[in-house]
Amino acid sequence: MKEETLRDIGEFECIHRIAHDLIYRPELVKLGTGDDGAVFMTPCGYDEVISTDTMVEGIHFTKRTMSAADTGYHLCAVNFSDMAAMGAEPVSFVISAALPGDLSITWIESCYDGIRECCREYSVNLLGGDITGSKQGVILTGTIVGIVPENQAVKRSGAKEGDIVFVTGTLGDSSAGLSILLDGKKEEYPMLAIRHQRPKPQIDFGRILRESGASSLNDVSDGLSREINEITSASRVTIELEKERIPLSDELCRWGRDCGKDPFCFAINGGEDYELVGTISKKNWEYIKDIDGVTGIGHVTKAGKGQVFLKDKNSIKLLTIAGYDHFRL
Ligand SMILES: Nc1ncnc2c1ncn2[C@@H]1O[C@H](COP(=O)(O)OP(=O)(O)O)[C@@H](O)[C@H]1O
Ligand SMILES: Cc1ncc(C[n+]2csc(CCOP(=O)(O)OP(=O)(O)O)c2C)c(N)n1
Ligand SMILES: [Mg+2]
Repeated sequence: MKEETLRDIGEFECIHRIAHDLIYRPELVKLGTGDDGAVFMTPCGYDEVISTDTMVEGIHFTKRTMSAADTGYHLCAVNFSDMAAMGAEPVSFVISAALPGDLSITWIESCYDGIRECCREYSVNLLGGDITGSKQGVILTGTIVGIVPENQAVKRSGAKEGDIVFVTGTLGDSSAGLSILLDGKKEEYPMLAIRHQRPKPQIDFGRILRESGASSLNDVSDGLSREINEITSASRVTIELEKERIPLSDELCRWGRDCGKDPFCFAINGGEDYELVGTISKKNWEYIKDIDGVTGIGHVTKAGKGQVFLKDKNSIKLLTIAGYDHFRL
């Protein structure tokens, strides 16, 4: 039997099918979906942080690399990750969806199940959105509002000479996961595939790092080389990284051996890990250096024009930006 599509049920029935069970932090909502706008509150003593990220079919995902539920979960995770990178907590979310008329109802319902799963996990309210048709596949845009104690958002521009450079988690897993999904080898490397499909926004680390006095933070969406260069340019400093200290997972090293590629290439230039990279003074480093999942990978050598150097055994080279660029593929 032919699968039911959005064209069969129309725009308003589609909204009805997806817009339910959206509130996971009721104390901050005065009015949810259903009106021209939603009304929400910000607790006293907090600043609001806002950010937006889009997922485009064929660019960020395909039906081969992600299920519908993965796509929905991923949209939330990448948006919430920007809040983590500001040391903020995500609170209110809206989604604009451009959808082809021949999309199956099951796909969009499962996508919203993934969205609900992530919103529930991070206690984020989905306060509304917009739906339009698309002639170019699925396009989903999320806009997230977060909260952070007044004047404490962690910027990219605060790195200082002498600071330690750190990352959370392991790097390179997501881009390796993408190549595994495209190669059809998901069963042999399940962790890498999941790291690509369902990245975890590092909200708890964002808060801990802010409370511990991190001087700069960024999330790794476009690859370490690009993100670290964003910190050095914004802070006008020079950073030296030690290649061997960049944390790699065992599964990534195994994939590197199997496919004959240096696993550090995935870690340095692959994107979409959604881990945090940042800097912290030597004194404050003492508070975080023993936390599981935090690794020192280098230091800020001096004030400068924004260069990054990569030290590998006895050689030291300028690290050029080779991460993801939407217009230079
Ligand atoms: N279309 C746009 N209009 C205005 N500002 C934009 C636009 N696209 C990106 N920016 C701004 O440029 C900066 C870098 O964007 P981006 O690389 O997408 O950040 P991130 O990696 O955190 O998602 C952000 O501060 C963002 O708000
Ligand atoms: C099918 C497919 N091909 C390629 C990629 C790789 N890819 C697409 S976008 C991207 C970078 C991250 O997305 P972006 O929109 O730049 O995130 P932002 O920096 O705005 O958070 C990468 C590595 C992918 N995820 N899926
Ligand atoms: Mg972006």
